[in-house]
Amino acid sequence: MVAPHIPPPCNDPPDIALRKKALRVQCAAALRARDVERDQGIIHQLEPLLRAHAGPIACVWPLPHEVDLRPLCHTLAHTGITVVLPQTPPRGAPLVFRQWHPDSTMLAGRFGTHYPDGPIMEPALVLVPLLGFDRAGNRLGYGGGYYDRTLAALPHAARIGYAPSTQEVAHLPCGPHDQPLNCIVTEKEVIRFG
Ligand SMILES: Nc1nc2c(c(=O)[nH]1)N(C=O)[C@@H](CNc1ccc(C(=O)N[C@@H](CCC(=O)O)C(=O)O)cc1)CN2
Ligand SMILES: Nc1ncnc2c1ncn2[C@@H]1O[C@H](COP(=O)(O)OP(=O)(O)OP(=O)(O)O)[C@@H](O)[C@H]1O
Repeated sequence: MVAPHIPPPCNDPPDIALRKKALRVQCAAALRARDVERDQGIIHQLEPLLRAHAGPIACVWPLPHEVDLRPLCHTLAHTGITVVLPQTPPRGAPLVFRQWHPDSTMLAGRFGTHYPDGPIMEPALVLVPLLGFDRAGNRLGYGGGYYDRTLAALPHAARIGYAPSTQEVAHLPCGPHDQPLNCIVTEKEVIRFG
């Protein structure tokens, strides 16, 4: 007899996983179709929020089509703020953060990501790239669960999501491991939670 397939308890329930998958396709199309000229508005909204924080800030090195935070990395580093960037481990493990300087060597990592060759460092604030979001603060990523695992392992770190306003959807399904954000920043506004 063939044993019934029972999903491991750590995964999203199948209905939620399916709905997230469909929304990822929709959100990826919206991201590609956006006007990238407006992306710099996200950095303008982020800068004052980040200056109010002490400790290393985890930025994001962009994948193709994503919002490009590299100018923000440079601005932060030049104002004396420690910038760290994620290294993507095998699926199932949280992200590792490594210190970045404007002259850091960037190494090729998993899924087309890049990370600096600097020392490992824990961030006090994590910028979270959002493929999709809703007004309740639910987020959608590429489905690796990397940021959920990472934020669960850093309960005291501030977490700020960012995305173009085109990535807002009416309602995102919420899984058992989805981590709350302090706020979501778009080029238009800062949406605060809790
Ligand atoms: N710039 C950036 N870095 C990041 C993330 C991110 O979303 N953006 N991550 C956030 O967790 C982590 C990497 N996670 C990822 C997990 C899965 C895929 C992935 O499956 N990519 C597909 C293509 C996805 C698409 O373009 O629709 C692939 O490689 O086939 C990519 C990144 C850490 N670094
Ligand atoms: N802390 C965790 N422990 C165990 N499983 C987890 C954890 N966090 C997320 N997962 C699982 O990983 C899978 C992918 O998660 P999800 O769909 O939320 O990814 P995502 O948020 O879109 O991607 P990312 O976090 O990489 O941007 C889901 O099945 C989810 O339940």
